[in-house]
Amino acid sequence: MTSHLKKVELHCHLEGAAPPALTAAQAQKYGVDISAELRDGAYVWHDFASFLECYDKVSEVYRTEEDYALLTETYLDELAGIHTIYSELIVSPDHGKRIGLGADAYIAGICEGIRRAREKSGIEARLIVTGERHFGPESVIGAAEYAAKAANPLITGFNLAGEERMGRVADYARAFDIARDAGLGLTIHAGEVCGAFSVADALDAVRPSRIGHGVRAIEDLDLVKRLADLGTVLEICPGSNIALGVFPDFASHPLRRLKEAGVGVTISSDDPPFFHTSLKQEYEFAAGVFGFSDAEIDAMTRTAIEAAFVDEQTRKVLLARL
Ligand SMILES: Nc1ncnc2[nH]cnc12
Ligand SMILES: [Zn+2]
Repeated sequence: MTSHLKKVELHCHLEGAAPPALTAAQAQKYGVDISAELRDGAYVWHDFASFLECYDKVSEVYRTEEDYALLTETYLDELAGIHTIYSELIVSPDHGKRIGLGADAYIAGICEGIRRAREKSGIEARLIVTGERHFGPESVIGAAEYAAKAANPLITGFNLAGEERMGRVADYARAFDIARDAGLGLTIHAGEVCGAFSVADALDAVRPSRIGHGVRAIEDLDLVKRLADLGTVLEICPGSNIALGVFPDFASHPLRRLKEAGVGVTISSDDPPFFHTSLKQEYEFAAGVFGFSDAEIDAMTRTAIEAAFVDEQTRKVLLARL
């Protein structure tokens, strides 16, 4: 049982956290036929590419500032209900532009959701702006420029998500240079769909303090040592990895091996309802399936706070709350 443990989440895509029932209501509100993507209360996809398509379609039914405030508040309330003290949400201002809402209104809605949730439970949250690899380097540079210029105290990080098989990390390095120069924390999806080379690419081209997933680094033990030596923290999402077939089962998942090799590991849910999981479930996996003790799980949560994209005063408060 992990219900008594304080929790932190560093890796959750906001639209990927959309509860199916809320998405169904939104689709009805806007007269959007979502029956191919949402059936019997579950999102429908069959591989990584179709997951990304389903994700983009689901995102289309969140259209206004208030839609985003509600989505954010709903997810953070759920997290607060399981003793989560801190959450980083991966957000796409590009998506705000694509649906005609505009990036500023998209972010304003999300910030309002954070404000409402925080008022109720005290949950702290920050935003990681992401570029989507499958929309190409120019769009990712646009996302980085937006994040760099936003001067929004809740936007504290930059990420690259989407189709990992499209291009190489170096094609996106300029976007990370812009984000780094603006003082944003850097993390990047790698070693999820592609092998260890993608993690090495990420270290070489981006020098991030964290990597989203990174689990396929296990295919190269020299690289695992490099991650441990650099102190690069992995945002590991076991339920997502199993759902997407990155590993066939929990027995072959490398979470424990990475931790024992000295790599900083943390636990997150990625896109919880898409992968039939939740942050609560991921903590339960850590205890039940991976066999970690409460002290070991608390140590991972501490690692997450140490690696969080927050100012030092907030980090101190979070560490004290843990
Ligand atoms: N698991 C994932 N990998 C890459 N891009 C994503 N976008 C949303 N979820 C993702
Ligand atoms: Zn992700």
